[in-house]
Amino acid sequence: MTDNRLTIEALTSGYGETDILQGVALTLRRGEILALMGRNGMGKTTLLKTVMGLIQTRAGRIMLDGSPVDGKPPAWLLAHGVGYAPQELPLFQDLSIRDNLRLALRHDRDLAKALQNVGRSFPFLLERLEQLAGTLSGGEQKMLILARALMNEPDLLLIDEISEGIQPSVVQRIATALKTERERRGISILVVEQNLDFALSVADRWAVMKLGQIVDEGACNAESRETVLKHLSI
Ligand SMILES: Nc1ncnc2c1ncn2[C@@H]1O[C@H](COP(=O)(O)OP(=O)(O)OP(=O)(O)O)[C@@H](O)[C@H]1O
Repeated sequence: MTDNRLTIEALTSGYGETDILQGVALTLRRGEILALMGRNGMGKTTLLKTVMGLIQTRAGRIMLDGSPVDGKPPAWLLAHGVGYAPQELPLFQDLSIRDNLRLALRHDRDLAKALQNVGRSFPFLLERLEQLAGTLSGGEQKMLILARALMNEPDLLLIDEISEGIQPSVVQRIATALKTERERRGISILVVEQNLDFALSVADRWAVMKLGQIVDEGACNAESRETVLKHLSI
């Protein structure tokens, strides 16, 4: 069996007549956290949406544990251990925290255990289960989005710019939650980020996307920040 939880080979996808992804190659090993960075509009969100089956693959392959999953619908991926925290706020603003979390589950009977799990990282959610999602602060909503993606205990988590617009202390809590999930369950995480410090603090490896292609990648170490910054500035 392959060590790669996710393998992306020569992937092309896009919108209408335009190919946004132009032959993306990327792997995510089991238990690894990979930070995918790049300037605005380079195709990072498009990549996550294509992996999630929300956008069709035009060429190339997406594999989970070595088996092709192109063409599988989002519900199939969610049922097979893939979690997704999208960039746009996907919460039901008029529903409570409890109901937003409950909607992530396939069976209500799993609710108590799942709440206990996400409560370990975000205890405030359990203390305020009846509060409407729309009345939470921006940072609290981001934590709810992440908690919702974790409800089914995915072993592959795709996260799109979770740190956008939130204060450093919340970013820190999210970083801790991700590292704890990885330590506890060996989960693989692909983090799309603009926040370089957050990304490099949680990830084992980084990759940079430019115009729909991965142009460079490496292990996170003392030189990563400078190397990635160079890519982001040109
Ligand atoms: N639904 C859509 N229809 C047409 N074009 C789209 C659509 N969604 C995104 N695009 C275009 O695809 C390109 C890549 O967008 P994408 O959101 O994947 O980039 P990104 O790297 O995630 O950017 P950001 O960091 O700003 O979120 C952009 O030029 C964008 O305008």
